[in-house]
Amino acid sequence: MGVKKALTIAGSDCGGGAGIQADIKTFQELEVYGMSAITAITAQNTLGVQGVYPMSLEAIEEQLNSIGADLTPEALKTGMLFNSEIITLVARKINEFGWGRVVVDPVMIAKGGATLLQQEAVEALRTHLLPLAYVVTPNVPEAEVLAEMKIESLDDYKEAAERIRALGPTYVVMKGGHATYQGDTIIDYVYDGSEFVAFESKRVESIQTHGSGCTFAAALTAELAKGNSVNVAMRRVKQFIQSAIENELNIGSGHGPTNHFAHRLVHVK
Ligand SMILES: Nc1ncnc2c1ncn2[C@@H]1O[C@H](COP(=O)(O)OP(=O)(O)O)[C@@H](O)[C@H]1O
Ligand SMILES: Cc1ncc(COP(=O)(O)OP(=O)(O)O)c(N)n1
Repeated sequence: MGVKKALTIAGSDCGGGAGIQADIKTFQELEVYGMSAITAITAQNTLGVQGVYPMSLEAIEEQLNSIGADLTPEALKTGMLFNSEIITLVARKINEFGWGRVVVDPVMIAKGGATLLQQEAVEALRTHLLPLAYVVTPNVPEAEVLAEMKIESLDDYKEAAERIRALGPTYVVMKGGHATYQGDTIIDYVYDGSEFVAFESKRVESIQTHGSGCTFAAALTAELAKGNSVNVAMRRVKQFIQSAIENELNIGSGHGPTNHFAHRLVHVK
């Protein structure tokens, strides 16, 4: 069997912690061949986002055409898509090439508060992209926007998952990083329309979590590219992200990036 290929359609983080850079590092660490189509360039570091420059639709389409003509991915993820025109284009190209195993990370706002998805684009995400998603991976604030409700308890969380799944994805992975009512554990839930499977881990007290959402979704995409089921993939994803947050790199003077090669230390132990 040949090496599996994964594609990320996302924004560039020049600081290397999130976006395309986090995705490609994660694909490589999980031994999947990584490819990218860049939707926007951001000027960004551990202190925040200093600039956002969306790519032209032509440039995005051309990247996807090059990949589609020669390098079919076994799985792909979307990250920062920024506006409704980019979302509509990406959805059209995914359909055109018949790409499956699509992981939609509904990136909206960076941890520092910068807008990575214009508000007018939320509807395009709900109506054009979510129906194509095999898995969608919202954090709590993103789930609130997609489900159009507040989430303050586990019951809300489950109701939101139900509403998001009704928009089309086969699986909803509800990330628990922002669910403060969970205390010192983090529980991510996988919902397939009939049951919720919980993936629990210890919350690490750290501000070095820049790019955790991108890294999480990229690890899931890599494991799906290998042909794993979502629940099998999630076990590996949780180990990967836990070690990436526990083993701090201490880079920059703000919210530092996660450590994409930390899983190697864990495997040697
Ligand atoms: N402090 C933490 N300790 C342990 N795991 C974490 C921590 N923060 C995030 N994670 C893991 O990373 C995943 C993605 O992080 P999260 O902050 O929820 O995403 P996002 O970056 O999209 O806001 C979480 O679902 C959880 O599994
Ligand atoms: C280019 C780009 N894409 C996505 C993000 C958001 O990444 P995320 O993993 O949610 O982490 P934080 O930035 O919120 O720490 C980004 N910042 N840049």
